[in-house]
Amino acid sequence: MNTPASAPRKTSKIRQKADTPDIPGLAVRQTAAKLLAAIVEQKTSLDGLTDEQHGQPHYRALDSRDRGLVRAILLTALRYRRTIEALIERRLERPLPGNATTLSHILHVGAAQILFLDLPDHAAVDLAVEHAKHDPRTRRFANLVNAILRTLIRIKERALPAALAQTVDAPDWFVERMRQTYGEEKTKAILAAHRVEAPLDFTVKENAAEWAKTLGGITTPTGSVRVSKPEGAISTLPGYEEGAWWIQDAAAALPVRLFKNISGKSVADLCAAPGGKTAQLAVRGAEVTAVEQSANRLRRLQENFARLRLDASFVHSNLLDLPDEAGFDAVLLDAPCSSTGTVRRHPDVLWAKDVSDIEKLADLQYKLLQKAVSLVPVGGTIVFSNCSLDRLEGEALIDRFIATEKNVKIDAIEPDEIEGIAPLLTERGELRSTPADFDLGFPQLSGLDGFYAVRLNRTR
Ligand SMILES: C[S@@+](CC[C@H](N)C(=O)[O-])C[C@H]1O[C@@H](n2cnc3c(N)ncnc32)[C@H](O)[C@@H]1O
Repeated sequence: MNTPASAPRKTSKIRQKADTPDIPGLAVRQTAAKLLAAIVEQKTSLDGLTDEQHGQPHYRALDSRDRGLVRAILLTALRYRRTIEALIERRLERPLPGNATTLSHILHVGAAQILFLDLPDHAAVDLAVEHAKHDPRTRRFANLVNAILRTLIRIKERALPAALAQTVDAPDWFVERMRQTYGEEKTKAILAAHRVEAPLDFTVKENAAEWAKTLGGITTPTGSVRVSKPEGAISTLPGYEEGAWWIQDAAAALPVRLFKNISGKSVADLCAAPGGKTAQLAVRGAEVTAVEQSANRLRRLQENFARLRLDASFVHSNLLDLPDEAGFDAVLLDAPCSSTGTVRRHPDVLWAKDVSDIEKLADLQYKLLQKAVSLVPVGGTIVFSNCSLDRLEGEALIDRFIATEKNVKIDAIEPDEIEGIAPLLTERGELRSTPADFDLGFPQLSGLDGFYAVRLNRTR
């Protein structure tokens, strides 16, 4: 696995604790453990914690290489959390006490490096031991940390493949819900896909085949450009400056394509930022109104539109506050959701959310959809979508909505409407994708975000 360079070179600009020594590389491991605690204990999102402007202060104090290393450690520790846990637990004579969470995070950060990352094993152990010694909550366990991590180095070649085969890297609540919805086989395939980092998909304004060549990738069955691991920063890739493309998972590119002819029509994107779908609407010739309640995210959307040289009207508002008589020809509601479809890129999602979050989000989506319907005339189209794998935020939500509101009907997606979409359609013509879809031969080039989308027509 490629990771940022290991050699710890530079100390953090702010020290972790007054008594923390200047040991190269220690601040990175301490920050990784701190962020892991914030994700699994306080249910904070990894993206929020590692935001360049608003992220966790110790993280922001690191230089960019060290930040990259913290993210690599965390993505790995979360992607393989249960496998790491199983291998650590087997080395313990008795389970760690429930309040030994700091010790557990130090062990997970160390084990993630030893088991999965291309970093020197001895540095991972030494830094974990120093970390334990310099935290009063874990000082007395420094020898235990040393013993467990050294054992992992010794046994990993034999024990890791077995542990990966026996372990499911997801919390029980999620596995149970996936089994109920998708059955045993598909759930296995989804969980296997979650262990592979997602490829990078691009939506291009035109000439997908040409751009696939230029970017060194392929085109997906639905016409996105896909690259398994682009070289260098996104902003240095050909076409970035001129605004020829934007990053968007191939599944996320489908909801907008469900609108039939929108050229010259007024279309509102009601949950717009960062704007991948807004951009598609603009490229298809709609007069787009982009509604977004977060000022920061709206700013990002506007920056993206400037780079892409596209036009829209931007409205900073909670969509629930829009006047009902706004009168759009059509609306897209790409609603806030649990994001369980994006685990390949965001393995923190499963550890920072649970069923109660899904239930709350489904209720919010219901309210947002009520409002979305009120914004189009009778006969108008509403596309509802989100990146959740959970039925409660998809098929079941629409069942409940149609049965209760009685003002919309499903306008079924036809299998030949969009090239490559047929395998992703439900019996009643909704879009349902999962990371197990689009097996393109190589795991690094396969998969889709989990997405749900339905096209609705207002009937009264
Ligand atoms: C799933 S993201 C949308 C992604 C976007 N459609 C895209 O394709 O790039 C949901 C967005 O909706 C915004 N949002 C959530 N609730 C909202 C509301 N009540 N009114 C307006 N925007 C909202 C969030 O801030 C977030 O930016």
